[in-house]
Amino acid sequence: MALAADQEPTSPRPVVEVAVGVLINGAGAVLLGQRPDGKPYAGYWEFPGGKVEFGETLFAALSRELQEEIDVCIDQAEEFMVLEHDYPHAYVRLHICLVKSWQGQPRGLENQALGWLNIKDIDRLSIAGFDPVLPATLPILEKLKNLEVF
Ligand SMILES: Nc1nc2c([nH]c(=O)n2[C@@H]2O[C@H](COP(=O)(O)OP(=O)(O)OP(=O)(O)O)[C@@H](O)[C@H]2O)c(=O)[nH]1
Ligand SMILES: [Mg+2]
Repeated sequence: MALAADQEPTSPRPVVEVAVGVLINGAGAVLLGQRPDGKPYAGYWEFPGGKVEFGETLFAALSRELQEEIDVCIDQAEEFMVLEHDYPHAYVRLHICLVKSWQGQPRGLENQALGWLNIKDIDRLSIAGFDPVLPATLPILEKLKNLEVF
């Protein structure tokens, strides 16, 4: 039996693969950036990173995005977690990597503010000046609370 138009199964939304980098410094702080004007969720804090391009490895995408956004060249990256989130503008799959070694001093190449958040202050985001944070970035911060950095 044919389905009525309003019962048709909806086609799955395309998944946008995203490479996200959590830079951790020697003081146990992680680098956040504020999304620039013109992007969805402008003004929200996030970890640097962006969409994986066709044919690119995760590491290549992460290296490129961090070079483009914060002007650093990463030496290594280790997988930390993968999570998916359904935004109104896109269904995203975030591949989050920890980065403990890089060359250069991070600076916002897209006119975005950058800031270091000590892992000890993750429960005080507002006081620390990192409010609001992207919805799908919150579970990353939650998991970072349990990280043994040193
Ligand atoms: N970079 C980054 N993206 C995140 C995080 N959390 C999160 O939900 N996203 C989502 O991942 C998606 C892609 O990230 P993006 O907007 O940085 O992509 P991009 O740098 O390639 O931007 P562009 O398309 O303007 O070139 C966005 O829908 C964004 O909302 C995060 O912590 N970091
Ligand atoms: Mg980006």
